[in-house]
Amino acid sequence: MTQAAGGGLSVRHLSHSFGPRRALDDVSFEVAQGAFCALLGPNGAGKSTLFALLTRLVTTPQGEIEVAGVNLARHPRAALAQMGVVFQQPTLDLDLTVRRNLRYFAALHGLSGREAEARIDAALERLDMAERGGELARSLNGGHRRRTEIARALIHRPRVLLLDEPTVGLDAASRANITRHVHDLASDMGLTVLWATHLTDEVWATDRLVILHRGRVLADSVAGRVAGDRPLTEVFLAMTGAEA
Ligand SMILES: Nc1ncnc2c1ncn2[C@@H]1O[C@H](COP(=O)(O)OP(=O)(O)OP(=O)(O)O)[C@@H](O)[C@H]1O
Repeated sequence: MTQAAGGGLSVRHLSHSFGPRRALDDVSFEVAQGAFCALLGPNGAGKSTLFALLTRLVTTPQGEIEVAGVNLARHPRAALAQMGVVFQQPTLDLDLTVRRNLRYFAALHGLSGREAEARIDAALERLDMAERGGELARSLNGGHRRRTEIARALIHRPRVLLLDEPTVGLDAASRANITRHVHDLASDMGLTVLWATHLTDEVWATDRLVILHRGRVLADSVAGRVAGDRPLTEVFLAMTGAEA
């Protein structure tokens, strides 16, 4: 039985090419339920391609994905229902309030009325955004906009949360804050998290760490173990040859 069966995520022998370019080459890893897994890779490593496959924006005949025990290719709707996604590009409607953005998303999932409001309250509360529900998304800073998107991704109660470089463009304080919030979601709610990044300072020593480079998995372990007695940044740069 795979780890995904218990609410985790399983990726097995996944490959994908864009024409002659191999973006992912036999990628396999598993994330246990409630674990925070950092998917670390330099630009062009294949992180966005992997996210596109996980969310079915792109499909491939090579390999298998299981979300909370549900096979994505065979049961796409059921698998996607278990998944919350925060894409790299912001997707809030800036002319709506925070709460209206969330309500709209709840409606897409067939939720309305009291049930929707209760879930929106809970999601905003979790992200320390309870006071901001009435504000226009446009008036929020980048960090609060991202937190709104994370709250939105929780409304349908997914078991697996995917975030594709969610801190791009944020200042250091907002980055640290969001990184901590999402770690808390894993440890407090048992949410399985896959967090794509190219920034080693967002990875905690206790995190699961998958290092992706040129479409291949170079390391798959606990971050502290991958780093050993050296700073993770040094180990990552040595592995990938990326510029600091
Ligand atoms: N639509 C596409 N058509 C052709 N090649 C693509 C396409 N999307 C990605 N690639 C190529 O696939 C490889 C992996 O790209 P991908 O965007 O998945 O990497 P990434 O790790 O997300 O990098 P970044 O952080 O820059 O987004 C790269 O060589 C990229 O040029």
